[in-house]
Amino acid sequence: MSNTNIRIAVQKSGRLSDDSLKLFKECGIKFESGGSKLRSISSNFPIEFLFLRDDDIPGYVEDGVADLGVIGLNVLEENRKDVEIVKELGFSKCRLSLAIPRNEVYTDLSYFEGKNIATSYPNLTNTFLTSQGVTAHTHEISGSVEIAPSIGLAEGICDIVSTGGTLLSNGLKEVAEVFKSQAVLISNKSLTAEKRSILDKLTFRIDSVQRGQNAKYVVLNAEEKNLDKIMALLPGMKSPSRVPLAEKGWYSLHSVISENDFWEIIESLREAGAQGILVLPIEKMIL
Ligand SMILES: Nc1ncnc2c1ncn2[C@@H]1O[C@H](COP(=O)(O)OP(=O)(O)OP(=O)(O)O)[C@@H](O)[C@H]1O
Ligand SMILES: O=P(O)(O)OC[C@H]1O[C@H](OP(=O)(O)OP(=O)(O)O)[C@H](O)[C@@H]1O
Ligand SMILES: [Mg+2]
Repeated sequence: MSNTNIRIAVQKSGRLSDDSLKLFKECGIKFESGGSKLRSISSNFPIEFLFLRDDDIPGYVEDGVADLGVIGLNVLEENRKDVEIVKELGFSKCRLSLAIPRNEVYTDLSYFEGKNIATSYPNLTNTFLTSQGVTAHTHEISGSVEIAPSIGLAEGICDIVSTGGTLLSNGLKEVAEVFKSQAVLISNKSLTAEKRSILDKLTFRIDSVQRGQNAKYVVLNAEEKNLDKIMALLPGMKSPSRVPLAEKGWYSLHSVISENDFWEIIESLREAGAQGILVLPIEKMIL
């Protein structure tokens, strides 16, 4: 058997790291993490983890120092590295937004014409403003961007927003969204055939975990006279399973419902006469 490992760079500590580690663990990959260890080889999957600052990850993947990486789309697009985006990972969702002091009157993007904007994302900010016909001056700073207007460094900022709590506590208001982001899995563009086949195995596992996260397993009881109506509401992976109960004229139905449609379907099921509805999480879903 070959002893080739695929090498993946993940953030050592920060907003991406916990969910990245959780995802690979849910994929059944065993490895050590935490503490001062910056490299770790899995004991049951051909993968080596490198724990790095997130800013360095796209460059390492472009150069082939790492084969794969987990990175925020915002950092990837800001740095414009030549790598392949393998898939969206659905965590670390946030947006890059323009914000100004709360008591300023904002009309539209022309507000920023000729103004100074503090940001860690000058490329994304300038590309957006230019596309909107606005010319502003970006002032690049590497962190604590929200402080800039109150210390006279800039009139506005362009920074990451999630709940909006940081803007609020620094007397700012969000006025325009520049870029939507989430964590993505990236890959070097010239993987060997052997590494590509390891990547295929990895994405197969990630897909199964993600499908499970986006679905619920539903079990319910239905009287025979309501069966057709209820079964029409249940999609299932092929079609719902139907098992007769000990009580004559009653059935147990088993099915899988997408997280997005969940509440709407549950309400319709109750209206159609479904009883004893159980909803269970799905760990993995393999098609
Ligand atoms: N508040 C947030 N909510 C959700 N996702 C976020 C949030 N803040 C940042 N992110 C996402 O997580 C990524 C990493 O954010 P983090 O704040 O950990 O970066 P950092 O301080 O530059 O880390 P490092 O020390 O590795 O350089 C961001 O590029 C963004 O994609
Ligand atoms: O809208 P909110 O939910 O308040 O999140 C936004 C904040 O989160 C990030 O900083 P983080 O807390 O990761 O600290 P950092 O300065 O170390 O990046 C980002 O830079 C914002 O400051
Ligand atoms: Mg960083």
